[in-house]
Amino acid sequence: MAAIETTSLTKRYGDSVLAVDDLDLTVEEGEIFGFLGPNGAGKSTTINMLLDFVRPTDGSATVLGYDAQDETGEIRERIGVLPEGATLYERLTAREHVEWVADTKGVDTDVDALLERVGILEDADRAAGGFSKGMRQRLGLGMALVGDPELLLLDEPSSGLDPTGIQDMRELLRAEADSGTTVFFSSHILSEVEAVCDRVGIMNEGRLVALDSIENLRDESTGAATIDVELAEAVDPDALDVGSIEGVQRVSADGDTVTAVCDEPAVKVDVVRHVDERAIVTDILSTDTSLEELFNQYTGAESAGEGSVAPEAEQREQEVSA
Ligand SMILES: Nc1ncnc2c1ncn2[C@@H]1O[C@H](COP(=O)(O)OP(=O)(O)OP(=O)(O)O)[C@@H](O)[C@H]1O
Repeated sequence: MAAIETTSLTKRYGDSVLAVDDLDLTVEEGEIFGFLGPNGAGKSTTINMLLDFVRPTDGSATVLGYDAQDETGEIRERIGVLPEGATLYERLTAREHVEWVADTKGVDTDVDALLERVGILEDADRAAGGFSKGMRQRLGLGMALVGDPELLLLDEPSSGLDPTGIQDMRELLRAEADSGTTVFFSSHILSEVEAVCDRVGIMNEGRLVALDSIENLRDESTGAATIDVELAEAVDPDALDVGSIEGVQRVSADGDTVTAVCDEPAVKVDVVRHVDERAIVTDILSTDTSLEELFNQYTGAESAGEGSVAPEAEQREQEVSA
């Protein structure tokens, strides 16, 4: 049984906004699935339809085998949810929030252990009204974990978290998956998705434009690769004639560093050999298609940063000694 299955799932807002367009998506049990896309791509609308917060215009969805519209009670008992911008009760303490969810779900829970897991045990008895954004997010996650759910549905779980918080979140999601929980989460933070996900789906303008592991998506992408070759001294790049190498798209030079953009990673080796025969190479920096570029290829964003690509999206860089 699939953890999540959508069939031609569609949501229109009025006549002009097609928020989710004919979405067919299957998330298998036990997967960590990253749901990516720029602002307005339709991620939250999809999650909201899975939770029956929003009714589809067309199509259907099942969650853990139950119909997302007709069997919401069965679904709620079995899943943990962190909605976008989780709403908290300002006067209730962290502990009271967790107890409230446990009561609603009709389960016993070790509140202290749970708050410890999400890193806010020290603040267990403080009212949530005074919580920082990161603390709110941690509490929201704690609430989602109540009752050891079979499926976690998390909308932007890292939102508001500092780097330590993001790291904690990754470890927690991995631990959950290791214990058999399916994790489905949306994110703008591509490096975060890469670090934890088995597969990703990339949404753009309501449509699923890619669905695969990041590794496979990388292989399928244009594979452009860049290499920086550092030389012992500045050399006229025309004299090196790097542009004549088959598969080199562009060459530029900055002081003692020559940069070549290649059609595919294998061409970088030819560049190094070629330059090494004509000058003294002191260092090499190789860059594969970054996740950010990959994302942009699928969503049509023109430059890094556009379409809410997170600034911390990592470049995959590899130092290779000369
Ligand atoms: N209640 C609503 N009424 C009208 N339009 C809506 C409503 N909710 C969402 N939309 C529109 O639907 C589209 C998809 O929005 P959605 O919030 O699902 O995207 P998203 O991928 O979650 O974006 P973000 O990353 O910014 O949260 C957008 O064009 C948005 O303006």
